[in-house]
Amino acid sequence: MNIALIGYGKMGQAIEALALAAGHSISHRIGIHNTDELQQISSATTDVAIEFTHPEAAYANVMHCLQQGVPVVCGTTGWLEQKAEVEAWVQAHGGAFFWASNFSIGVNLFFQVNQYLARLMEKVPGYEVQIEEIHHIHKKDAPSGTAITLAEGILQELSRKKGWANELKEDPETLPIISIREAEVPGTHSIRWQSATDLLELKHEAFSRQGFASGALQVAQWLPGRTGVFGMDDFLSL
Ligand SMILES: NC(=O)C1=CN([C@@H]2O[C@H](COP(=O)(O)OP(=O)(O)OC[C@H]3O[C@@H](n4cnc5c(N)ncnc54)[C@H](O)[C@@H]3O)[C@@H](O)[C@H]2O)C=CC1
Ligand SMILES: O=C(O)C1=N[C@H](C(=O)O)C[C@H](O)C1
Repeated sequence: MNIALIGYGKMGQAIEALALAAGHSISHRIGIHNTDELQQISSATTDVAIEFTHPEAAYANVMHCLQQGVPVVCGTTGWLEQKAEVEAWVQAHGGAFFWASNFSIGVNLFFQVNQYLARLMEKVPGYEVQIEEIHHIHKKDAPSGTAITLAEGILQELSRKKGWANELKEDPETLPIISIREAEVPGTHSIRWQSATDLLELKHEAFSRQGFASGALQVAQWLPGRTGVFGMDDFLSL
């Protein structure tokens, strides 16, 4: 396959290494210094685009590819409002758009366990819940996209919480997400359920970016030929 890498930073380069080792070609490598090259991406040059850039850049990058009939795998976090516009565009005009807050297979199993535990906790008052995410100091957005997905999973199941906030609040109806930025941590997420007598903790710790990159490449191999808006539950049939 010919793969366009939009965003050639930590993730773009990790995906490139895996893609070349798997026998794929890179049609374009686009970073902040050659954004003009985006205009050259078309279905003539590219079978699938993989977009890992910046919250402010993702919308335009993704829309260009979709308008050119190029399927897009996007992992950029922190642009949720505009993402909804992209999804509406695909529903109206066709194309293939895949987004995940986290492409690691382990994290997507963790999402399922998180939601299952929240469903049990709905029947057990007396446990307070909080999410903590720890990432490297270069990360642009907070809370992480993964932490937001975890919060959404809990909110779907737990009627005593009405929303989340990226701070510790006294309000018992708000689910706190604590964001910590530390050294070069690739991504650690914990959900803590605490009662007066005990603590129940779920934790996922990425050891490197390999899991994210491998998941994104697997999805890029799966997406061409499909039409619609997809996420990891579709890919993994969860
Ligand atoms: N969904 C997932 O599994 C994962 C998502 N991410 C997300 O992916 C994004 C990128 O992460 P990293 O690669 O670690 O960041 P990075 O900062 O290492 O790389 C971002 C790259 O995007 C480029 N860029 C910025 N604006 C651009 C534009 N307008 N057009 C083209 N390129 C542009 C920069 O030059 C840079 O090379 C972040 O939003 C991060 O949260 C990161 C890891 C996993
Ligand atoms: O910026 C990162 O590095 C990561 N971003 C994603 C997120 O916001 O959840 C996924 C992963 O945790 C790494």
